[in-house]
Amino acid sequence: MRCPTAKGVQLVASAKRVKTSSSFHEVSMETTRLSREGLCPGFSRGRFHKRASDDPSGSVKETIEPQTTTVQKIIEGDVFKYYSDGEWKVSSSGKTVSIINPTTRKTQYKVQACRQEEVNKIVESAKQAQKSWAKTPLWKRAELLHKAAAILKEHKKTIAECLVKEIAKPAKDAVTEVVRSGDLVSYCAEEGVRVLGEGKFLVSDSFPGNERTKYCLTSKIPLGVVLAIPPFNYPVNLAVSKIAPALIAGNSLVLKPPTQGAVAALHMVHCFHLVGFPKGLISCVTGKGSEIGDFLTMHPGVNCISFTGGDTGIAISKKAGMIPLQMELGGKDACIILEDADLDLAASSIVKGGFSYSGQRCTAVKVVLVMESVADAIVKKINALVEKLTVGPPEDDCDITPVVTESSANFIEGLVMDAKLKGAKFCQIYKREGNLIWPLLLDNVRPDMRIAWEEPFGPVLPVIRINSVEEGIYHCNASNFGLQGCIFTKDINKAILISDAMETGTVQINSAPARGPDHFPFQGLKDSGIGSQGITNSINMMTKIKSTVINLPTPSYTMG
Ligand SMILES: NC(=O)C1=CN([C@@H]2O[C@H](COP(=O)(O)OP(=O)(O)OC[C@H]3O[C@@H](n4cnc5c(N)ncnc54)[C@H](OP(=O)(O)O)[C@@H]3O)[C@@H](O)[C@H]2O)C=CC1
Ligand SMILES: O=C(O)[C@H](O)COP(=O)(O)O
Repeated sequence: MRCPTAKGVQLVASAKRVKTSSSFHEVSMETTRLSREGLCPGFSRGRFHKRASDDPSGSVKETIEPQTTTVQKIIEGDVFKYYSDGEWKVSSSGKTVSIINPTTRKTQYKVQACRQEEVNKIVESAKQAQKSWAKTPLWKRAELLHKAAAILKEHKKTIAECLVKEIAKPAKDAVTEVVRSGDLVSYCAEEGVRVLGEGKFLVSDSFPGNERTKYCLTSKIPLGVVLAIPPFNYPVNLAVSKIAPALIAGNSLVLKPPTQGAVAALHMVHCFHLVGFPKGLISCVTGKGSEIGDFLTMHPGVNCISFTGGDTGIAISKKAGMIPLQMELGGKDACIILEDADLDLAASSIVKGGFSYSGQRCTAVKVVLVMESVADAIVKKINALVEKLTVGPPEDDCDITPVVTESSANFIEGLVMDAKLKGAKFCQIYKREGNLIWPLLLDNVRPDMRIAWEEPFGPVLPVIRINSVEEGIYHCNASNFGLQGCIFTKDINKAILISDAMETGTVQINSAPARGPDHFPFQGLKDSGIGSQGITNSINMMTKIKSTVINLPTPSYTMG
């Protein structure tokens, strides 16, 4: 079945209903790839919607809505719909936002530019849905998330194709992002039943002056409506890393995807839609962050914000009200190389860490601080590996692909030109075609150059030669960022001391910075963020402690 506006892929999903011993109905989606010729994202499918009822007992009353022949379209004409109250909708604004393909620099997709009234409706529905969702048994929430994970993985190719077109992510990495996201959702469901299944029990007589007359029981309760704002570089993975913890903890979730990556995110949301979560529990509002961002982040109905991105996060932190914030912002991750380092390992880690996805990762190696005595050797090794990097379109799975926007490419070029003017040594010829920038290592960078401090978010890596470890630590700590850092040395004692001295959320010893595995804590100091991510930390962050105190008329243990 072809979509009239076809430029892509269409999937057909058929649903089977299976009665299980637990009396819940399983929905098994079998997706069949029909056409790879167009980009039509409509999923023709049958499904059974299971809605949480408002039953005060809190159990999900399963309202089975067979829709065996329903064609659920997420596109109208050539514009993708937004998702509100369990339905795909066209904005009454009549306005759209174009998503520019970084490779072709032409409009690839269009999404709705949602209005403030539509945001109000979404937040109101999220508030209502959250009430019954919080009463849904934890094991049931986990079960639905496991289904979402499976459906997400089934749709990996469709979503990955959008990532290739919208953010020029190399084809293989795009698939990996979706699979990793499915794994994250499953792990979160598993972790949630453990973390949220436990509380504390305290007795009063451990505090001076108290008898054993009070028993305190604590549990974790949801916050309410969580607003998730991910960045362009992981529009799916950094969305589900917020969605899954929010949902397992009993919250509802409003997603504002990045403009570049919005369509991949809408497809991902559609996978959650297919699971049949209660109406309004998840929604997705599209539009430019600069236009609807403030309205969303300052909305009185929002009870928590989980944001990943750049300096915008600092502005949001200042404007948001008294609600919990999780902010993962920029980084200038330093790589300190000592004289005794395994230089082959260091060089390959630097190239992978600095140039994968063209350096557009907050955890990319963004400055190399190398001891002068081994600097020539490591630069030579890095250059040899840089030479092998393939440069070109993401469809060809090249290592270096066009950066996300023309303004980003211009910004990177500005840093390069500043370094040139101030005398940095160019290890390669600087080359740019459109948004495509060839990988570049800049040696002999000095602290007066912008590239020594600023985050290029592109395939340009500065090397600063240092004469002492202290000099390296000083440079690292003088940065306004404090996300991650790494040290290469064979001396583990020294590595630990340096790690303790580095003012960053994480230090990697003998490997490049990285967020994953996704259950590890992930946090930034200073301008790099507030709070900590990672599956367990995110679940905890999206809950609040509730205490119930049992007051006894007499101290316990007085009988008998
Ligand atoms: N620490 C981390 O984990 C990560 C940090 N980053 C950092 O993010 C930057 C690049 O990512 P990028 O996506 O461009 O970052 P931005 O901060 O520009 O955007 C991030 C998200 O915020 C939205 N947004 C923009 N303006 C507002 C606003 N006023 N209110 C609310 N939301 C808004 C964007 O939407 P829209 O696209 O519509 O503008 C997008 O969804 C780099 O500096 C990088 O270091 C990136 C990834 C991970
Ligand atoms: O936003 C980012 O860039 C990521 O959080 C980094 O994730 P990664 O280390 O898995 O690439």
